[in-house]
Amino acid sequence: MKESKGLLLEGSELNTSTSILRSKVIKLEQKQDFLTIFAQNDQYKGKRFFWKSPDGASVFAGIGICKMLQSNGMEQIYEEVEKEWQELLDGSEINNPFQTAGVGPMLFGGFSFDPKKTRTNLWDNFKDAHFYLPAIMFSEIDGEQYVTVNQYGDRNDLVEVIQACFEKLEKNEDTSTVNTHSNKLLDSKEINGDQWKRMVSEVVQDLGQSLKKVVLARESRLVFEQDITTEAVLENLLNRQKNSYVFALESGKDCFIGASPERLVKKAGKQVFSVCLAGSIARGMNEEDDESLGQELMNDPKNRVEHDYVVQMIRSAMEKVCSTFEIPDEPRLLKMRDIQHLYTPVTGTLLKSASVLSLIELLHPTPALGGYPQALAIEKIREAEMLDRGLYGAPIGWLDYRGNGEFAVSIRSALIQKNEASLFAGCGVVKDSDAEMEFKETAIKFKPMLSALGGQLG
Ligand SMILES: C=C(O[C@H]1C=CC=C(C(=O)O)[C@@H]1O)C(=O)O
Ligand SMILES: [Mg+2]
Repeated sequence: MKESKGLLLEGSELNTSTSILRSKVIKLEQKQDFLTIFAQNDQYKGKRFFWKSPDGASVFAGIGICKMLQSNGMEQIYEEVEKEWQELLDGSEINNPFQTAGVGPMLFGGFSFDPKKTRTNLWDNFKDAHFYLPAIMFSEIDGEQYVTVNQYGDRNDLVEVIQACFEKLEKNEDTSTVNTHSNKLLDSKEINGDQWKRMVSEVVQDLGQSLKKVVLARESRLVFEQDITTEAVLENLLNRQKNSYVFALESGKDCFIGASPERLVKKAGKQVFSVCLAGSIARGMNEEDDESLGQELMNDPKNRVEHDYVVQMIRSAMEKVCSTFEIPDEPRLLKMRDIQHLYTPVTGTLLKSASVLSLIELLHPTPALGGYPQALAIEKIREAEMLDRGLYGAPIGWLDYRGNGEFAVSIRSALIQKNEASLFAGCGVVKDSDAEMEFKETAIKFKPMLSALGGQLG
């Protein structure tokens, strides 16, 4: 209780004649498990998010919504979020004694892959720019834990929320509040499977001097016996997909969730980090087999070409905004639980200050999700792909009030809708692509979510 009292806004802090943002931060003395906190607050279902970076250096759990920043189909989607966020921060009163990035008021959310693509009702619960400032946010940064409370205008209903939240923590009941009972898979459908293969073959024919690579994605729809709980899936993802971004963004009755190995961009002060990730092969049955598959991938011209387009594009983006940057000449292998990839890390120092959102605009979609060159590839996807990608394959992540932030590319993801889920997976189609092989590659990419949802053992 001591801690929760420190978070309450009192007296003059609450005497608000104008609508402004007030935020307060405390440090948690006793270490808490954020997934448990997330699960304990299921009365806020639809208004929660969760995030963990691959190295575990940042973990966030957001409970409740203080302010939404959401919009559909705008030309200037990144600028609009930037502007609204600045307006919200202007005149705000932020009581935060800590200098750490990711502590204090912060937006969490994501963008649609392509706001210009015709929408279906699959993504009705998500906007093209879908962000919010949480009412209460738990952040763990490099092992230290903090709580930020955000209050807008004279809304005082947070008092109860904070109290309830801390009471549950203090009761310290059973910490394994995540209910991981198995949920039976009743049905699984590959959407437009054969048409998808035909489309891949047709797009291969279109590749040539101008259009060199197009990433094509597909959907698989699953039906389970019972409603799927976000926390149970998160727990599986956290246990199984170790070096991934694990994310969940709830909205209404839906939840967009995943475990992505791919960083789009991280900004810490003037430092920027990105990743080129493209080119894939299965994991082996044993160590020897795995090693030989890895070597096969490293030496495969089709996959190297597929990877190289990503390197070329990110390199030219870095040239525009960085004073110095480093991109190794050769990719290396990144081994995930179900798949291995060609991977090239990117680090740079910004020439002058640039916002996280402007860096997203510069990069998204890289040829790992769009194609090469970018504009032609997006056009081709818009025209040929029989899928509403929604938030799949797009930037998802956070930006704080000091301009730091980190966004993953939301692959290996699913949209949960009560007892059903849509899984998404894509692959880089280049001139040497074979439709059947690409279909198999996307099937491997469904695996992490399929297994986390309980659609398959292991
Ligand atoms: C588009 C996806 O993966 C991308 C990232 C890594 C490897 C890829 C590939 O080898 O095709 C894709 O470009 C996905 O997982 O849905
Ligand atoms: Mg591929």
